[in-house]
Amino acid sequence: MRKVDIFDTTLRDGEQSPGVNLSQEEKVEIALQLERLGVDVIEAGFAAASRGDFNSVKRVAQTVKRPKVVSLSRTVKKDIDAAWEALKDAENPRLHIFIATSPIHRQYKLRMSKEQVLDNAREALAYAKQFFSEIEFSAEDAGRTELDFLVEVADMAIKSGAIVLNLPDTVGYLSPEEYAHIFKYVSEKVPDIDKITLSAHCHDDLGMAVANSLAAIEAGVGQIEGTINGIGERAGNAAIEEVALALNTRKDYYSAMTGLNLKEIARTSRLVSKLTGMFVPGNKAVVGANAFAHESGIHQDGMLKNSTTYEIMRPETIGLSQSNLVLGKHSGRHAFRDKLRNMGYQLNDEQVNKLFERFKDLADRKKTINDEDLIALVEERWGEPEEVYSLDYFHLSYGTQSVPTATLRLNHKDGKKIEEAACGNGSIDAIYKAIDRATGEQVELADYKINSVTHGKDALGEVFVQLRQNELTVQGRGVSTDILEASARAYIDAVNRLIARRRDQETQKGTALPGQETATIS
Ligand SMILES: CC(=O)SCCNC(=O)CCNC(=O)[C@H](O)C(C)(C)COP(=O)(O)OP(=O)(O)OC[C@H]1O[C@@H](n2cnc3c(N)ncnc32)[C@H](O)[C@@H]1OP(=O)(O)O
Ligand SMILES: CC(C)C(=O)C(=O)O
Repeated sequence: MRKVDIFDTTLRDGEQSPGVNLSQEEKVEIALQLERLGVDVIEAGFAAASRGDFNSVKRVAQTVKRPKVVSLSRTVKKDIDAAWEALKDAENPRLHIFIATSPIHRQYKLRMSKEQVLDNAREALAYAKQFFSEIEFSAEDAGRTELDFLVEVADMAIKSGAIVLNLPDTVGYLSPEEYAHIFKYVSEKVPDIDKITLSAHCHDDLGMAVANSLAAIEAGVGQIEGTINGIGERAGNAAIEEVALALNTRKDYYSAMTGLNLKEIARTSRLVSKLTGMFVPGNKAVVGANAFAHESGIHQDGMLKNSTTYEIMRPETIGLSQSNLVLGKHSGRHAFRDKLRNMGYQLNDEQVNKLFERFKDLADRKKTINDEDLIALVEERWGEPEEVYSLDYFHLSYGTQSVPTATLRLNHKDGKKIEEAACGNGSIDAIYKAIDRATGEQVELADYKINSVTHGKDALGEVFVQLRQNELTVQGRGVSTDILEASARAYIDAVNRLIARRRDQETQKGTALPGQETATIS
């Protein structure tokens, strides 16, 4: 198994993401985490860019011990001087010096001929050698450079003392095959190339940064440059966590590995996201919130039977505690039962089936179902009396200029359907009057409370009511994303409890009147 070095440029190319500006303290915090992650090289910044960048590179250089610390530099003396000043205290300093080599960059940006580029780089490398024992040379926009000129550049860099040669796909233009071909071509044509380390640096403009990095590894490079979460200039850089997990998951194919402590990946990703303010999309490979989440019933069932059915890597590998079976409208009974069991509810099949129907109904209206939703659902049913009445539907007509009117239909346990309508001095009053008419119960509403049990705009609302009838007082509870529906459910729940209590009392007196509660049904 061949080891590939990881050159992390989150603090340099990553910070080139528009809108990202890390303070010195933040850079040091990320650098320390990168050290824990086990990266081989940390590019801490571009010392000549500003006083702030200089200080950050210096602080990182003074703080981290094991990884090499790098500053970027143009082939310009003042950049090299700034880099040396910032890095001279580092345990393992490295200079990363670059100049563009492609015809487009030579003509329009640098306004230099091939010879001028070569001379400029040669001179800068000779100057840098006085300070740095370790120099990486990058041929910026190597991906669009004439192959034979790239060979000349590589030869010059090696002869001038670079020990790492980076051939970046600066604008994310190449296909994996084309990128691999560049490394193979240069490797064949440049003498002494085996004495230095070849490095790949890919951008994600066409979404191929990771694929191109992996192709470069197959072509023999010894170092991969990238950033955490793939942040960076424009569409970003190769995401280090994706490269590392591809190598780890497909050892059989790549026969290469990184020295990363993979368990630190999730933590590093979270820290970089937090400090850069660059949100990680849910569907992002490896570190997105959904990378180990399963919502559909068939997948969840497979996962419960054996995780390899739908996961090619384990969340524990990157430092997460477990996969996440997310309950939603695509979930099935297996996952639902498993979730309730894990939450400590011992329910029989009939109870699970009954709850599952309510759950599906709720899931149709709510994006995600969390633990609080489930507790609310289960506890609504808990200790539930026999359901004499249940809500079939209700309709409410309401406006600031009209009298609220509720029309509703209740199902009776005997299979009858009872439809009623009533006006009230408010929506809930109208609903409750219509329920009174449908059930024929004479009750007094002694208390009404409303609570939000979950969070967000689609939170579940919970309504408690207390009904009084003669000497009997009962509570009822209803839960729904719609507060009027929760109110109706709570009231009907209380009526069912009232009927059950009355029957219990009669049973105790030995004078049960079976079916008494249905006497009012027309
Ligand atoms: C592919 C990459 O990611 S490369 C790194 C990109 N990162 C950055 O640019 C961030 C830091 N940069 C900066 O802070 C500034 O650009 C500085 C301090 C480096 C330079 O600032 P300025 O002197 O104001 O120049 P400016 O940025 O406008 O233009 C860049 C100059 O560098 C030249 N240049 C670019 N690359 C090189 C190079 N490798 N060697 C020599 N000169 C170079 C350009 O041709 C241009 O020169 P010109 O002024 O003669 O036309
Ligand atoms: C400086 C070089 C390595 C770079 O960032 C690029 O080419 O994208």
